[in-house]
Amino acid sequence: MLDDATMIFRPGTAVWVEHPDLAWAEAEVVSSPATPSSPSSVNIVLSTGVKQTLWLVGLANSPCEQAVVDGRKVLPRDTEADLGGVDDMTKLVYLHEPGVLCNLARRYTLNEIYTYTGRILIAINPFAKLPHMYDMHMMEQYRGVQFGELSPHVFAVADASYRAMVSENRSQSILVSGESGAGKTETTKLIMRYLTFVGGRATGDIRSVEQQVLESNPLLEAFGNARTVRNDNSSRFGKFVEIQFDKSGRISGAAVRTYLLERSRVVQISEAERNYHCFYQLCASGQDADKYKLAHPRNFNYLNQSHVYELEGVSEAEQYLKTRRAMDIVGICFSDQEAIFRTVAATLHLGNIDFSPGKEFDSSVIKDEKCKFHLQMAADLLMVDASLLLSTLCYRTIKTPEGNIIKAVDSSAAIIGRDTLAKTVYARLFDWLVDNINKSIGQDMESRSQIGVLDIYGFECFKYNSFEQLCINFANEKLQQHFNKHVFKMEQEEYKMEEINWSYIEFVDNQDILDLIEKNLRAHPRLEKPKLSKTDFSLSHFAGKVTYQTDLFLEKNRDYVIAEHQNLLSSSKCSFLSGLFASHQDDPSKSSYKFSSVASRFKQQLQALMETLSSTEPHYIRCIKPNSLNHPQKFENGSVLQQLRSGGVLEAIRISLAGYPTRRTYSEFINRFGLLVPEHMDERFEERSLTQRILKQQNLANFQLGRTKVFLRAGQIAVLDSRRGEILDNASRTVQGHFRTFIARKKFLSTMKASISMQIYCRGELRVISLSKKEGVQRRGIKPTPNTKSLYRCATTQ
Ligand SMILES: Nc1ncnc2c1ncn2[C@@H]1O[C@H](COP(=O)(O)OP(=O)(O)OP(=O)(O)O)[C@@H](O)[C@H]1O
Repeated sequence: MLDDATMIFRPGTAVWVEHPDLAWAEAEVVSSPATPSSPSSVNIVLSTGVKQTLWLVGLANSPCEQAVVDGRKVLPRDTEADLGGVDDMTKLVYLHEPGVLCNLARRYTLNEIYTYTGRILIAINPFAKLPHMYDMHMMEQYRGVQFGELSPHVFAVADASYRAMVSENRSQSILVSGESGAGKTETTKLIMRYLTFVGGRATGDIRSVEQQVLESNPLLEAFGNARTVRNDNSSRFGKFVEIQFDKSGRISGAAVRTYLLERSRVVQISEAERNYHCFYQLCASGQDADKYKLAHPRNFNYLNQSHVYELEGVSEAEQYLKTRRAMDIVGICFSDQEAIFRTVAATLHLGNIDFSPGKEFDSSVIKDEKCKFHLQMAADLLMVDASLLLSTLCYRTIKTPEGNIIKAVDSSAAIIGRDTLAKTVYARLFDWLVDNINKSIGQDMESRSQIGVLDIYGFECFKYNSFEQLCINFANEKLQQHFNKHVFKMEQEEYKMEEINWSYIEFVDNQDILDLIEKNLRAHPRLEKPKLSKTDFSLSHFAGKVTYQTDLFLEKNRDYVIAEHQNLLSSSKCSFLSGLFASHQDDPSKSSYKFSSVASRFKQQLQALMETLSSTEPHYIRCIKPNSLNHPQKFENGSVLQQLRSGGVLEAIRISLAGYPTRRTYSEFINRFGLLVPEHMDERFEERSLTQRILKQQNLANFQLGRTKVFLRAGQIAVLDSRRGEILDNASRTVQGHFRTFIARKKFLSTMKASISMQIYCRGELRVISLSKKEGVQRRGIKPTPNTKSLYRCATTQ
């Protein structure tokens, strides 16, 4: 008897073959297994008919069209799959990597950017405006409709969470993840728009809670978003927005929590990137820019390190007005708004204060007149004493048991101090904005349930991975664990509903890597130390291996405020600014530095987030960036696959594969596989028992029969399909045989009929000619025609 693998690789079977460029390519099996000595190898031919490099068996990889490939890199392909794709991956006949990828690509071509994988929504960035997808009409359409009834959509997820919250009185969370530029922020905004649509009071008041919730977005974007090489409007912080609802399901409050703002961007930007949007907006603000002695961004060190000042299709002056309007709506008073922009302007002037070496060893002085102007401007705007600002930058106080020692610092240390001051001020400003948004919108202490929307950076793996990547990837591991637990639970729920045995499903847990990071373990199978580097280390994360460079770890982990900086800023005559630093006065630390660690703060924040999330019912949205050029209608298989892996979609599929990935209602199953038992199809069959009979007859075990569906283990559907293919092949051969016989017979009969008619005619004609000759007379009216003449010639020469 043939084994399962042989069945799948039957000659002529449609397959996917793993491919170095396309990830997976369509192919057909030519023969298999190639030799008894290598049963895992399969001879395939690519369906495209184009030569491609494949993973060959026993040969160097080279471009070819037909090849013997490793059987492990070949998977069955459904030739009957709908060209438009399916809206839920669980409907795929083959739930495997190439099946998922091909389905997404097919849908993306048709601008169907949303697809479900069970309850997970996959959203592929269209990189094109699709206004009809998000208008009022669309929101009306999704309102109150059962999840899964309409096409997949972000509104469907938002609606499902809202309805679950109202009906079950249970808090919900929507976790939006994906790599930079994948569309997380846009998706989050759409969710918030939908929730304010269903949960708003429709008062038309521009300062209503829901308007404030919505306007918090442009405000946070102005101060926390920047252009990066991957996204013109990249959020440089993580965000969890909690929208609170009252008993009647109306929005009654909201709270925003933010995570890990990228501080270094304030003072350092890479080529082709920009600083935070608010700097450029203020420079383009006209009167306000003049008031703060600002000019074109190229004049400021913190902005001119890259030469990108403008964003395509964006007017900074208009954006400035929008930010101001958002501040009004969110409830930031005019004087605070003035103080905020004064601080932003001061930061730019601060960045232009340069130093040169002083007369004394290891000392520094302000460089030139221009720098003096900027020093004065920065001091005026910060409302601090200019000489105190200068001495803060050029000197450091060292506390010793014998008393304070004031020490000059060299010019490079003064520049580092200046940048640290700018970063500290900006970070505090950002935190203030978040606090103020929260205060202004207000928390509803009476709120019974909330919907939290998490917009957080996805898994990162670059050429150079530093401390930020470790924090981000740690957060992703935490979220992945939460995700795995949830997907596992959902699987169990479906099995329970169908009353089938689920006890053996394996739970994929990543606790080991969390332990490795959290407990700082020295030896672990997931930890590697490259031989050539003393400072690097690699971690095998759930989404792949990442090598971290630790050179700047310590520095980046220090969450310090230099005491002198604090003294300076708390002495500001601007109550807004001194207020930002008020709680940090009187640092009892003996050193001039107050150390606290970014990692420990982040860990605490993450812990709080995980606690919140575990008290809610989660909904997942995985955003995918289809190509690195941000172009519409371009789908790069390799990169999408990588994101599906990092986003845990493939992990969810793996969990599903560990159980029963293929589920079919009994009637669907009989429709497809009834032909395997034609002898039973005539009777009045009972679907469930016929399904069981088919599976048993095909020697398949370990399947489960649920209440309404049959549950098959991974690979069983391929075996059934292969047998079905065989029967259909035989049947088609028989049909072809009969048809060919029929055609041949029909042809033969008609030829025979024609030749008989011809013979009759010829004989008649010949008879006429011979009679005419015999009689020696040509009867009138019976003249040999050209036809009869030639027939006669023909007949007489034969
Ligand atoms: N649903 C959508 N429809 C149209 N365009 C979209 C959609 N989602 C994203 N985009 C486009 O992609 C760009 C990047 O999206 P977004 O800023 O949401 O990415 P992100 O995942 O939040 O990135 P980052 O992590 O860098 O903040 C948007 O500015 C927008 O042009």
